[in-house]
Amino acid sequence: MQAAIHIDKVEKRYGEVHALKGMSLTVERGEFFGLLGPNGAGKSTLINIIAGLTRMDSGQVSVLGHDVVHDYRRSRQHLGVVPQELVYDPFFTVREILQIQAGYFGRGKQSRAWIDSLLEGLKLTDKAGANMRALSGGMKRRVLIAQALVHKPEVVILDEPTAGVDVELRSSLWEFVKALHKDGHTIVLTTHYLEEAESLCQRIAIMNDGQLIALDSKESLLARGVGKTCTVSVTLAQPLVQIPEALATKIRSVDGGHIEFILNRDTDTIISLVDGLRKLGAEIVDLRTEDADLEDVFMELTGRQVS
Ligand SMILES: Nc1ncnc2c1ncn2[C@@H]1O[C@H](COP(=O)(O)OP(=O)(O)OP(=O)(O)O)[C@@H](O)[C@H]1O
Repeated sequence: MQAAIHIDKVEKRYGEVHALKGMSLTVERGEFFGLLGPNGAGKSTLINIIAGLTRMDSGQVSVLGHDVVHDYRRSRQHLGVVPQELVYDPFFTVREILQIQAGYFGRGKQSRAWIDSLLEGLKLTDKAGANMRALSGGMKRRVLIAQALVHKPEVVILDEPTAGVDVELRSSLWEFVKALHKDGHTIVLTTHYLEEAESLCQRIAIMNDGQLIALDSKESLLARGVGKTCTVSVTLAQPLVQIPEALATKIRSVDGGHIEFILNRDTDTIISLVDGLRKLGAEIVDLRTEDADLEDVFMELTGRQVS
């Protein structure tokens, strides 16, 4: 079976900036795939190369077996990309924009019913006649999603689709995307919201500095973090006056009497932490432990916060 997206040894430089350093990756058909990485990791460059918007210096990329350079039209026919930036033509209505886009892909009148169902699925029906410039940011984002899907592509890439979208809208967008996935579409998602990737994606690739630094199932990635660290939040009756070196090295954050410790599961125990605090005369009023989430795994792998 053809892979949904096959990326092989892709190199890209912008002058001095080496944006992609021999990037290789395969997304299988039907996957819900997460592509994560800090700002500047190269995610958008990679997506633009897959969409045929940016030229790679060397390497090879195909969508459902169609080379994105030599067989651009067919690869593009199978691909829908929701861009990160809100780029739109302010003079058209929502329905006009979707009809024009359908026309680009050789789908004229027969796309009317599909456009109606996209509008309905994205809760845009009552905005169909509205001018793009009159819509809120969240609504514009929904139109971009509809625009990317108007030619019924099998593979859908969403680049930060929920950036700047409020929580309520975000969850209805996810319901829509989940339904697409259930219908058999391959979904590739880039996001800064790790909890979204954690709850939606089956496999996750983590990029840093133009390279792939991890590619695994969500469970295995989480297990890597869980195996090494856990977070312990302690609330003390009084803030500590002085913290000895041995404890200070384990601290993630201090906010008055509330301290977060990161413990290494191989060498630290919660009991020894509690003992250490008691020896300092601290009265513990609350203690919570948390397993590592993707954010911890990400920090461990890249040494950086996500945004
Ligand atoms: N058109 C361009 N000209 C010059 N440099 C660029 C261009 N586009 C991207 N870059 C640089 O290439 C690197 C990768 O950028 P890219 O936008 O692909 O990263 P990203 O992972 O998508 O980041 P973000 O999460 O901020 O979108 C960065 O150092 C960026 O500054």
